[in-house]
Amino acid sequence: MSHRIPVGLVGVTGYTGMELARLLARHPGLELVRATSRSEAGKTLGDLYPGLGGFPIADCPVSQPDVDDLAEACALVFLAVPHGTAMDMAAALVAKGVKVVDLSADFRINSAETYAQWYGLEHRHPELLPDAVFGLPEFNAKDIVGAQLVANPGCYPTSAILGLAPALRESLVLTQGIVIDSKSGTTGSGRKPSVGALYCEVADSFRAYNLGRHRHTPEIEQELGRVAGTELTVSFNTHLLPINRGILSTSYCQLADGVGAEDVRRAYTDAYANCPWVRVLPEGKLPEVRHVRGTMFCDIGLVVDPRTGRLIVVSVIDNLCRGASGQALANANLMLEQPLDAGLDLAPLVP
Ligand SMILES: NC(=O)C1=CN([C@@H]2O[C@H](COP(=O)(O)OP(=O)(O)OC[C@H]3O[C@@H](n4cnc5c(N)ncnc54)[C@H](OP(=O)(O)O)[C@@H]3O)[C@@H](O)[C@H]2O)C=CC1
Ligand SMILES: CC(=O)N[C@@H](CCC(=O)OP(=O)(O)O)C(=O)O
Repeated sequence: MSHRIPVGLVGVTGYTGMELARLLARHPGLELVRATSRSEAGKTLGDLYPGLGGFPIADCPVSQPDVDDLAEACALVFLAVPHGTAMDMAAALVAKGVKVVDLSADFRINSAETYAQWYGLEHRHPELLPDAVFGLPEFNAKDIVGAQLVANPGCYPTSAILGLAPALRESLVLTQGIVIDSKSGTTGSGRKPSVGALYCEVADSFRAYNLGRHRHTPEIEQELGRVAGTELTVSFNTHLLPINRGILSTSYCQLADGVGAEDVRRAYTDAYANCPWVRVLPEGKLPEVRHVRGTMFCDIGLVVDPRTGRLIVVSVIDNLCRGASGQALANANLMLEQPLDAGLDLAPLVP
């Protein structure tokens, strides 16, 4: 009998599900005992992912999603399914006493009205929203430890919040006029087929999308507003990169009177002094997505532009690892009293 804690994963055929299977394959304290897919049930993980051949996880059967079965077998379940789908499963699992890390957006927004406005969906379990914890370990670790339901942050919000929080917390920048200009690799749009994600639509090109109306906007405003201690609005704009993984966000904000480059650098190095996954780069260095690929790192470059009085922050993450599955695993580690970095001590794959 295994001494490891049994966990389940709903949505193992999606990109974030695949990434979680990769990370769980090497986890010393958690064992994947249920992996679900409606389309591939009856196979094993080894059938789906030949790259897992030889790892014990390859023998894990793929089953139909069944909340009763998951609750009986698992101490914690990861929901790697589309928003709107996760909320009912999360509610049923929570009611049965199971811990849940939801990778979708269903429990990230505190207000059911705001969720309905941006997602075009009525929230069917608003009663769970007050107790759902926003799962950004650098800021919320204490609450995550005791949570039964963690809302895993969005990929773009992870890069934007880590990139801007120290400046806003110390009031080094104004809360008006913030612009967050983000670019994501194509795995960010998920594995379900769509014309816009076809190779010939993405390769050798670069395009903007959802300008001024991206659904991650309220999540970023909520969390940055909490840090700043006041409501704020941001211009959050997104672009699709012809790469598999990675997000690079360039954020622009107006410096408060009298704030200089040394103040900014000190705020960032102090804020992340005990956060080994956030690397504030030395002056003059700017981050690249390939330096964080397949890892939990968020690399941050800082530029103070005296001519315009702006702070420019460049933050990069891997959308699938830090922006989704790796962060979900970090949250599960906290909820299940595992070392925070268990299964996540990863170095990037370069080139
Ligand atoms: N891709 C990314 O970079 C990020 C994604 N996320 C979020 O994580 C979640 C998963 O994303 P991603 O992996 O990209 O999505 P995919 O579209 O790649 O995969 C979705 C998965 O969910 C399963 N699924 C779909 N509908 C249902 C349903 N009704 N009941 C049970 N299972 C279902 C699918 O399997 P099957 O159809 O076989 O059941 C599939 O395994 C989403 O909420 C997404 O927004 C968050 C951060 C980053
Ligand atoms: C490139 C791309 O299409 N990215 C997705 C965001 C990634 C995602 O899955 O969103 P959540 O983190 O909210 O789940 C988008 O823009 O909608």
